[in-house]
Amino acid sequence: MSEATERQGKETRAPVLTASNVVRRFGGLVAVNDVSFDVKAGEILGLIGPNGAGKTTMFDLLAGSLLPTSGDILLNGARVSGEAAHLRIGRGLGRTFQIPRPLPNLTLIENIMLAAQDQAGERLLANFLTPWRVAAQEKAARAKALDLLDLVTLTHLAHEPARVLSGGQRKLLELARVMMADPAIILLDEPAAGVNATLLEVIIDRIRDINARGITFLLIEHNIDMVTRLCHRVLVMASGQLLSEGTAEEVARDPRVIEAYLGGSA
Ligand SMILES: Nc1ncnc2c1ncn2[C@@H]1O[C@H](COP(=O)(O)OP(=O)(O)OP(=O)(O)O)[C@@H](O)[C@H]1O
Repeated sequence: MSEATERQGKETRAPVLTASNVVRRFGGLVAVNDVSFDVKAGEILGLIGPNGAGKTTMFDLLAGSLLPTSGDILLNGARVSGEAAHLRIGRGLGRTFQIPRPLPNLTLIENIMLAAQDQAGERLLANFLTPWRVAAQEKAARAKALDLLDLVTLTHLAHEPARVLSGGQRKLLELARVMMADPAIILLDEPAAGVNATLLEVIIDRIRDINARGITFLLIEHNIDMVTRLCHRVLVMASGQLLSEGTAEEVARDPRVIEAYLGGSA
């Protein structure tokens, strides 16, 4: 399939996540100013912009760690604007952080298993009434965690404490942790930040692989090379507003984008 045909196919798909006229104020500052966009099923969408453009605030609004001053967020067609972050995870939204903080003394496997949703073992009564089910679920969760560690190329460290990981390996562990909850869409916050060149190639490769399994991505990234290589489409924010939208090549040619980066309009 040609790149253009593939892109066209993605454009006709239903949105997984929608921001509709979203505004977020912090006192007198409008950090996100009337922003609307769709993230379509199966795409890798990039969100770029100069420092202070409002990208992280937009992520916080989409994930539910901040609530919008006005406007709507829709997840798989359901209005979730006022819903807490953990409920959005249950609806298929995963999020990684710019600086992942795994529990340092737990092993990689244990860190990933903590992310398993709805484990019967967490319900006290179930432990007494159906211990065999709890044991079976735990076994399944462990097997799934091992599969995910394999997916992110960290199998050899499965039983090591997370504190031994480099910054790039922490990003890979974070990806596996998010995958444990079977997300439909993953918001990635600066996956390339602080990662060495070799591990960056692994991360790019793993994101492509996970996307090929049908999982949608929205990523904030300052590394334009990574954005150009990975993203089917790119949104550019500056001063809280959506400035431009298109392929990485198209937005790079947009005079408003050039001005925002060079002129430091944010
Ligand atoms: N909790 C807050 N209280 C007050 N102002 C905030 C808060 N969070 C963000 N801001 C302000 O909102 C604006 C947008 O910040 P935001 O962190 O969303 O930008 P960004 O595009 O993610 O920047 P960067 O690329 O540097 O991470 C900035 O002016 C910032 O100072």
